[in-house]
Amino acid sequence: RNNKLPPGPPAIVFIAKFLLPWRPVPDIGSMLRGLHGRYGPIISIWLLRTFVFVADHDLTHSFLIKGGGNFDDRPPPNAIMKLFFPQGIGVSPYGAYWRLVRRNITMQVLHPSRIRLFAPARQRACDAMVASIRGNDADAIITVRPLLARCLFELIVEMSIGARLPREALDEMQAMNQEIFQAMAEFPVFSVFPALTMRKRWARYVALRERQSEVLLPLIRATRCADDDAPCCYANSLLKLRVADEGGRPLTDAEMVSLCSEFMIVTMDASVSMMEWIMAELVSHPEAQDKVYEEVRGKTDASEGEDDLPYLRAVILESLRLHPGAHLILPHGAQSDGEVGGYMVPKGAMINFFVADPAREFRPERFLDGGADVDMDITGSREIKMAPFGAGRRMCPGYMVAMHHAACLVGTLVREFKWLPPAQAEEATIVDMTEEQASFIVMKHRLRARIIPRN
Ligand code: HEM
Repeated sequence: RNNKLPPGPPAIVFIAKFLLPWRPVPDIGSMLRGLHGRYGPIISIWLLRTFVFVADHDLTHSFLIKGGGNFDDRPPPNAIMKLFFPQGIGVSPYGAYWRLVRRNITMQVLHPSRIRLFAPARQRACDAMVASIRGNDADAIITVRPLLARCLFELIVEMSIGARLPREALDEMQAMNQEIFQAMAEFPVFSVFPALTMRKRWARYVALRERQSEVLLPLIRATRCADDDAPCCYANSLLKLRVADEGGRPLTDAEMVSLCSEFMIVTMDASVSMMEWIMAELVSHPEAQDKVYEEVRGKTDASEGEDDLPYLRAVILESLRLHPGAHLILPHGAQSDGEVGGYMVPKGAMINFFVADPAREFRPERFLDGGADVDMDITGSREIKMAPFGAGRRMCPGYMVAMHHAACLVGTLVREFKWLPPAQAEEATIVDMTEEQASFIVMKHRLRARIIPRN
């Protein structure tokens, strides 16, 4: 039996170098690149439990695909995730509850046949986005992110509760979700007993959580569908779900609020960040934007997605390759001792996979006929070449809908407007692609672009 743990720095050195409380939150990307450069593609650090970091696609494949489910647990969530999404899919340990709620979202909301049902909602949200941009002067300078966020939020709300909300209700809910998202982003990584050590702030978060339930529960309960058996939106599928292992009980209010807000908040920001990066690449690469325009110019239906738009699909993949939502996918947990890459990974270890690609050249053609990655499989089942959505049983169940929405929204923006760098001044004509580590890797400086309406 091989008992050799992956190499790594002694805990004391790691703490002294990176985790001293008065140091700012570490830039995880450069910190890990440094450690991997020194110790190799798999490292371990013992900090009250074993933390394993993996920075190699083949090893990631060995864990997530060949590991046969042994590494598909989740470590316990931190305090803020536990407060806002205690029974969310993403934080649930591997087991019956996770299987139930994961199968439900996959079959009832994110399956291609269900995505198709929301075509009218997509069209409406895209039309509203275009109308709001047309309200600006020609040649205006637009901040792109809020437009994408509003459009996607309208769509996600309709997918969640099966209804359209009046503008004021949407505003209020979007502001509340933003506050929750902000709370997650600013929450110290290494906080202990936050209810005692940061009392005022924690009380604010608890009040926010209560407000979240007050707003969401009546909306969930009010969902009505034409067909009594088939759910018509995510909230309705949750109302109809029964937990077979627990005597067929319905979901509790807390479970429904957790699941619905996970759908509305965490997934929303990942998608908006992805689309902002795609637009930034298209502003920086006018020739790629022209090719996207050639593909989408004749299409008046915004709702169809990327199926017959190979170049736009390649642009989305290339942007995801260069700007995955995070340096690390969500942490996985080992359910029992296992051996990977010649090392022992003990039960309970927290395993982190580094998926950011340091390459910087934007070349969507790699995903088209004749390109090196034309056969790339984003699910990573055969081989992992990039893993912005993770891989294996815990892979993001929303990857198809995320790509579909990106194609609809970005396709619409390029079909209706030409997007140029914001200013005429020499030094300001280049888009600033500096990254910032928030909950996701976002653009440090919001993308601002000059628009010219197309005929
Ligand atoms: C660009 C947008 C998105 C990115 C980059 C992204 C990325 C990811 C990643 C890396 C994971 C962890 C995978 C793993 O642990 O192996 C994940 C999990 C998850 N994602 Fe996404 N995601 C996105 C959008 C969405 C959307 C739109 C939805 C749903 C509508 C969604 C729902 C989820 C859920 C429920 C999980 C937890 C899965 C589990 O633990 O079983 N995501 N996502």
